[in-house]
Amino acid sequence: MERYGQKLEPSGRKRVNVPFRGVRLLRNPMYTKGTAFTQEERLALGLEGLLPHAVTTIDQQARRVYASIQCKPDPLEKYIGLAALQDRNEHLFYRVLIDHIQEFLPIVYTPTVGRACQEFSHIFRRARGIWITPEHRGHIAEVLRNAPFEDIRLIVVTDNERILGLGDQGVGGMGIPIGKLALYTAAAGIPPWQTLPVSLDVGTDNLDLLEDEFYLGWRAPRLRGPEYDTLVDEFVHAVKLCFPKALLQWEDFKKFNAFRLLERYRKTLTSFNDDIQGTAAVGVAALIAGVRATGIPIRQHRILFLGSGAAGIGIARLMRTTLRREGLDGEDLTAAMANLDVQGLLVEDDPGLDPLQREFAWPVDMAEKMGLGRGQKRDLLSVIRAFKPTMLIGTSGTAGAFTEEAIREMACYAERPIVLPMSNPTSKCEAKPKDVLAWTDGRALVATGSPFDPVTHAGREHRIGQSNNVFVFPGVGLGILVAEAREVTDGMFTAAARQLAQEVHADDLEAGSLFPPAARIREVTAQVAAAVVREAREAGVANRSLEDAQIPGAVAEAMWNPAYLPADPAPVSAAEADRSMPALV
Ligand SMILES: NC(=O)C1=CN([C@@H]2O[C@H](COP(=O)(O)OP(=O)(O)OC[C@H]3O[C@@H](n4cnc5c(N)ncnc54)[C@H](OP(=O)(O)O)[C@@H]3O)[C@@H](O)[C@H]2O)C=CC1
Ligand SMILES: CC(=O)C(=O)O
Ligand SMILES: [Mg+2]
Repeated sequence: MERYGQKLEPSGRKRVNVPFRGVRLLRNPMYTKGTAFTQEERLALGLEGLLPHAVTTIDQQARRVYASIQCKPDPLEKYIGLAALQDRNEHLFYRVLIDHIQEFLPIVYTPTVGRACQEFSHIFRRARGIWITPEHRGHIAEVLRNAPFEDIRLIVVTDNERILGLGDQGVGGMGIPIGKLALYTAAAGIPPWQTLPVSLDVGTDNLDLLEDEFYLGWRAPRLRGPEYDTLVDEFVHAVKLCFPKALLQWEDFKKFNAFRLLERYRKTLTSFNDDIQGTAAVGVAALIAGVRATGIPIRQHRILFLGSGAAGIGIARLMRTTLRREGLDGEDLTAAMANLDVQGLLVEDDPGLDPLQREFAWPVDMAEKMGLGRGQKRDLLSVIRAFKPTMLIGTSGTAGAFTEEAIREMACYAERPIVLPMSNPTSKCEAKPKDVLAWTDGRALVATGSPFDPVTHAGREHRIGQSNNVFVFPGVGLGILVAEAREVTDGMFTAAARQLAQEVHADDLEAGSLFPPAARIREVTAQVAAAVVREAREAGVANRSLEDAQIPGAVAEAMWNPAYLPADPAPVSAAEADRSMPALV
């Protein structure tokens, strides 16, 4: 493992020590500048004759690369183009991504990343991150030490079983940790050499993948039970050993493993589950911003959930905390939220409820009073008719689950219905924004998990906010690293939600959006991070105690900006030189 050679001069200027020469340097994605190496650097670093004569700036390179990616007609081709750029030159990749974040978010993230995961074994070019398979049991720490850099601060790990709403994607799930970490760097400025995507490739139950001749993963049914647990346990201990300063984000695990692993390790490893906790903050932020848009105080909202999995239960829990803080409790608190899953409204008389569903099930008498007793219909439409929600949240992974009848019914009671079809990718979205706006005469406030173009209804343009944890996890992660927090608390997600809601400006609300535009993500993330640093201090989990006035500076200083630094030759060891060659197909 290597340490990236960035150094600070006494003047405060940064330079970089380059431990490679010649072709090896040009092919090292973290150190190369391509045609931006100056003539002096070319001489000092053994690059003479290896580059065309002209010396360009990163801005010129970025414009050239942007033009070549922009003209690709298919989003997956753009994804492949950007991934190839990332593999060639990380500074340039992040320059282009940051400069065009609104345009490329749907490429490196949902929806296109979903397609890239599905096509992973067919479009594979070059490996990135670490794959852990059952054959690594007993020496997972050794495998982690093969990571390209040693000072890892941020790990995103998946076991690939619930990739967006696309289910088990086996080895292809790696696209998600790679995409999330690219956003950690683009939005939060976490240096790329401090990030590590990990796939726990424990097999797949996706028969199409198992039968695909090109499938690149561990070709076996999923490891389950004690064998799975033992592997995860060894992985967690190896992370603590190899990367003691790292924050770990659990991503896209299936419901029960998601909750189990979060609870099992949250006190022993600085970690959180993005689908449960990050998503929760997004839902609560929409509620808080929604108060300004609807004029209805928090405690008077009635919130309806369709889908009670990792995301739905996660949001419901943080909502309950939020409503409790507003003074609601007992029956009033229970009656403020209603949760549906595949079987319909969750009610305590259902013997098939799992413990997570039971946590939000209505008491039988409450359901009966609402005309939703045993034997009566408990589907979405019936529940909307009885419950009269002001806010509807979809995390069912089911396209079209918000039907016209259901949305029209909601619009009979709510002047400004808040409708969040949060399921990803776009093909799994519960309703299309243009339909929701048409069915509500343009009154709905719609925010979707995947991005949608603005909708014009009755001559008025509505901006569709993106209700996605991308507005939360980068800021939470950055805040935790800046505060050197020992533990990730639920309070941090409440703090993130409140801050995110504050970042929604009057003109966003005026345009019909409950979220800021993605173009502002870096500035929003810095504010969310600052709120998390404050919360870490208040909760007593920060190893680095910062006064309020110091926090914005500390956050800004921690955010890496992809600019080339002057390069100095550093001694090259033969072993390091060998390692600098990127893994080829
Ligand atoms: N916008 C964002 O930031 C985020 C969005 N998501 C999206 O949310 C979706 C769900 O994720 P997650 O909660 O982790 O997945 P889970 O599988 O844990 O939960 C989905 C739940 O919805 C239930 N369900 C399926 N179909 C219906 C239906 N027609 N009506 C009601 N309930 C239904 C499922 O039941 P069963 O298991 O029995 O099928 C399951 O309980 C995904 O599409 C994901 O991409 C997730 C995290 C963040
Ligand atoms: C956004 C996200 O984390 C998901 O859809 O799983
Ligand atoms: Mg996810």
